[in-house]
Amino acid sequence: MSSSILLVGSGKMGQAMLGGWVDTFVTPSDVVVVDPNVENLAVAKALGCIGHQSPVDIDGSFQPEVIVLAVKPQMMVDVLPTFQTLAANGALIISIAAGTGIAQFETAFGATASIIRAMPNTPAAVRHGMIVCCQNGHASSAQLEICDKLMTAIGTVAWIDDEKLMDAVTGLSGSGPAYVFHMIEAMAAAGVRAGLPEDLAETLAEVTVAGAGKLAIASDEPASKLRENVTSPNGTTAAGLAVLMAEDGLGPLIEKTVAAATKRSKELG
Ligand SMILES: NC(=O)C1=CN([C@@H]2O[C@H](COP(=O)(O)OP(=O)(O)OC[C@H]3O[C@@H](n4cnc5c(N)ncnc54)[C@H](O)[C@@H]3O)[C@@H](O)[C@H]2O)C=CC1
Ligand SMILES: O=C(O)[C@@H]1CCC=N1
Repeated sequence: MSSSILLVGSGKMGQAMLGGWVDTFVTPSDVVVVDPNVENLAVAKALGCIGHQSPVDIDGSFQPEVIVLAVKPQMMVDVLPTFQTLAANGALIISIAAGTGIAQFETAFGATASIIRAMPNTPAAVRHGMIVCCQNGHASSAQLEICDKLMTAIGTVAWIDDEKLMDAVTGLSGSGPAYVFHMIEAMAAAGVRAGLPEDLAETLAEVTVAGAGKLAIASDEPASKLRENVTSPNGTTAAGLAVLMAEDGLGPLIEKTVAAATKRSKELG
């Protein structure tokens, strides 16, 4: 890829995206990474990217085509002004920050700046992320294509028109891996309580969740049908599901979980 990328923030999500990009079509030396955290910056440098602790250290001739903002939402107010000059050549701005609305970036970079708000998730680190993107209408078709290519390198991409949906996206797929990891933790702990050795219980929980996810994606059947396929009449699964699908079971709990995360995303905005 000939595009030059400026990645602002090389933390958990920044590193996850960077790994996918350089594994696929992005030349590491085309990426400049800014992060004051020396350890996180070292991860980017180890991949072959150019790293700086501050934007003032960036070579004056560097003109990024894409600026990816991967810092905490609470930091945006302080961080954005320091990148205004680097964005002045019409760079595409992509923010992955939860809650932070496109309007905040238009305020910082100009009302006609090309802004994309994207919500990835950490499975991007193994190129199985879910990334939902939403744009402000000023990005050119070439810029939309660059964003789509960058995000496709780290997972499955969906575009939405209504920015208001980004909070629910964040509550479902952005935060979702944590819910699934907790499910793995809970299943493994339950296996141990049922008498399994810890290592075996962890493997069973991880492989079962990963396998069910793969089957759900590969199959044309809805998840409800795949669930029924596991469930023999009066068998073990029916006994387990009677607990999980009870009135106060997983459904209402997940509904409350996603609603709480969605609400928090709105608050961060
Ligand atoms: N962790 C996740 O699963 C997801 C996170 N996000 C979003 O990604 C963003 C980053 O989150 P994480 O990677 O989890 O956080 P993190 O704390 O791991 O990474 C943030 C990085 O920003 C760096 N940073 C702080 N001030 C900076 C500055 N002035 N200039 C450049 N870098 C600076 C920090 O040193 C750190 O390395 C957040 O806005 C979050 O909402 C979005 C989707 C998923
Ligand atoms: O917890 C957070 O706020 C971020 C956004 C989505 C996942 N992690």
